[in-house]
Amino acid sequence: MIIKPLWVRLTVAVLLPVALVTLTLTPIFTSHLKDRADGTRRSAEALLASEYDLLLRSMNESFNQVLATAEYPQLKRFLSRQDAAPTPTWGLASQNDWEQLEALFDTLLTHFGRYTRLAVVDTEGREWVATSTVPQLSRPPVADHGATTAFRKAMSLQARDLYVSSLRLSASGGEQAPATTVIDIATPIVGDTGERLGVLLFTLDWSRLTTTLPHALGEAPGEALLVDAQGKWLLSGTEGQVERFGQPLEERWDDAWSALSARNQGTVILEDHLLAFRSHDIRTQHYRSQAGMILSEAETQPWRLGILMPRPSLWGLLKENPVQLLAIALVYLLSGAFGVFWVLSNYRLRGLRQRALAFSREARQYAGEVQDLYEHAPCGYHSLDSNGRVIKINRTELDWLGYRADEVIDRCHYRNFVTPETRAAFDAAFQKVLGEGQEGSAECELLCRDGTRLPVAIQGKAHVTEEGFQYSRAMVFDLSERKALEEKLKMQALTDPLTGLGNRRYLEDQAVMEIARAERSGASLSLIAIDLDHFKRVNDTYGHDVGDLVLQAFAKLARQVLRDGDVLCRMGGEEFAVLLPDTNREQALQVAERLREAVATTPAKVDQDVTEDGALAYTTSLGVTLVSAREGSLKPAIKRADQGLYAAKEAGRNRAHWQPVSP
Ligand SMILES: Nc1nc2c(ncn2[C@@H]2O[C@H](COP(=O)(O)OP(=O)(O)OP(=O)(O)O)[C@@H](O)[C@H]2O)c(=O)[nH]1
Repeated sequence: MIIKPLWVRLTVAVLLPVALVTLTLTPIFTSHLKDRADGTRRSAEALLASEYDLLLRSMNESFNQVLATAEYPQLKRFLSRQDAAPTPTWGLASQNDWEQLEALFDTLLTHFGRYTRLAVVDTEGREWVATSTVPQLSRPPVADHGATTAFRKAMSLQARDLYVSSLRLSASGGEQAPATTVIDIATPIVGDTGERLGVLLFTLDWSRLTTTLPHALGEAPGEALLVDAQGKWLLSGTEGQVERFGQPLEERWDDAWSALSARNQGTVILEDHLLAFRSHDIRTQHYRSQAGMILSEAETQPWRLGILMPRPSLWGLLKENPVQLLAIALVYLLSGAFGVFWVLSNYRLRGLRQRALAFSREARQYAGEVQDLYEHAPCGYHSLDSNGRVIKINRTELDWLGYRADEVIDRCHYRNFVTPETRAAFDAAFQKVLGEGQEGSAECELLCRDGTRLPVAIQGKAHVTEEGFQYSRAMVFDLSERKALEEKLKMQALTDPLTGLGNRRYLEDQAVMEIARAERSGASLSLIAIDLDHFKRVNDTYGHDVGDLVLQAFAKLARQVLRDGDVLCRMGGEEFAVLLPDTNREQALQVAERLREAVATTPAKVDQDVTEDGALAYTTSLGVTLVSAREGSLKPAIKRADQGLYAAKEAGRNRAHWQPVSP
């Protein structure tokens, strides 16, 4: 497993919960946002419908008011009188009609409040009755309409037809608003017989009309936009919009204009707004009015009405509810904090686990080493229960004994491995271990599977707890090397290095046993003292080395002549002795004679440069005696044998002499 750095894990631990929270919250907020968007769309479309209806109704009302006024009989009569006269007259009847018409127009102007001017124009373009919200206008005839577009267009229309001008800026009646937007509505006044009497002209205060629309009243959220076919801004009357009047929408909001100009109606989503729109052509869509035909400038129609609503955003949603925003921030914070906490605690736990693993590894290694040391120690280890049964034993000791662990553990009593000769020492030591001293040691011999015996030293110690004796532990040391060394040293101490024969001490040791045996059996025990004749001469003549060869040759020869049970040893120098068990006087003398003769007839082998034939003849003198069991030691017999030897020397050498035991 690749262990990543802590900072990487921390980053993942923060990002992962944050991503999970985001994944969880996203569908919720998306759904919420979609609901809100649908709501906004419905609101925009509802507002659009409301604006559209109100605008249409207001326009149609105005159209109907113009048409209804044009049908007013008194108006027709007044104009008929003016037309009938060759020159305009201002008689009493006309004056009366005029005043009534003025009163009527005043009433219309103030009652409806949406017009800035009402005027009656005769066929010559002369204005006869006029009422205006602009007080400085002069009384009739005040103006010549002959050249105005509205007059000319209306004069060309049939009864109940209308001319609607494009929107324009006009002087306002109010002091605070120096300019306002107006629209002229004109219709021909036709007499009862169908003759054309004049034109009725109403100037509609457009800005006043638009201020009654819902968006201007602040009844609904959103912004309304109204442009003509050229994309010129038509709304005015609210703050900041007079300046905008006539400006191209494209300059300010090109994507809105693109959407409006592409279709007659619909809903589009702009960058951060939603736009619901529809178009209206007053020339063709005036079915709710009494007008026959409506004439208007082609370039101004149709109007395009739109409602702009801010498009709901996620941030906007969150901002609406600070508690919700706080809760979400808290969820993110907690999830991130949880991730960090999880990583840090995991990191710490991993560290602890690694340390524990390292400890465990070390402990296992240490235990293995201890076990290895136990099993293969240079000494034996075993543990016994209170009955002396083996409950644990190491490989070294098993190898010594030649058994497998399963053959021994819980099956054998250790004392059965101890030789009967040394078992008592083992038992005594084990009892000490079981006793108050809790320690015991013994030198024993173990009986191995192959029958060999292994000398060992056992040092045992009790393992005692509060509950008392549990088991004994013992170290077992192999003493075979030490014993062999001791034996070797002992042998060296008893052996003559030149001839390999036993020395005087060896003879004395052997004599103790042989005397005891002879005493027990009653058999005779003889001793022969042997001395090489004129040995000094050999040394002096041929050298010390040749003398040694002669001594070794004698030892070899004597071994051949003597029985296995005879004890031949070198007493020192050129003196030897033989202890002859079960040998009486005659037999001893025969052995001495045989020995003497063998030496006399068997020269020692030496180098060719010593003697011509490589042989050196020599002789021996022997003193023979019996070893008396009564004497308790060999010393008296040695003394007697030496006396016999001296006698043989005295007698001429190369002979054996019997030396009897003194009575
Ligand atoms: N080469 C050799 N000579 C030894 C050894 N031990 C003793 N000798 C010699 O043996 C000789 C013994 O001489 P003596 O005691 O005078 O006796 P001998 O010459 O044998 O004369 P007799 O015993 O009277 O026949 C001495 O010269 C010793 O030096 C030995 O281990 N090696």
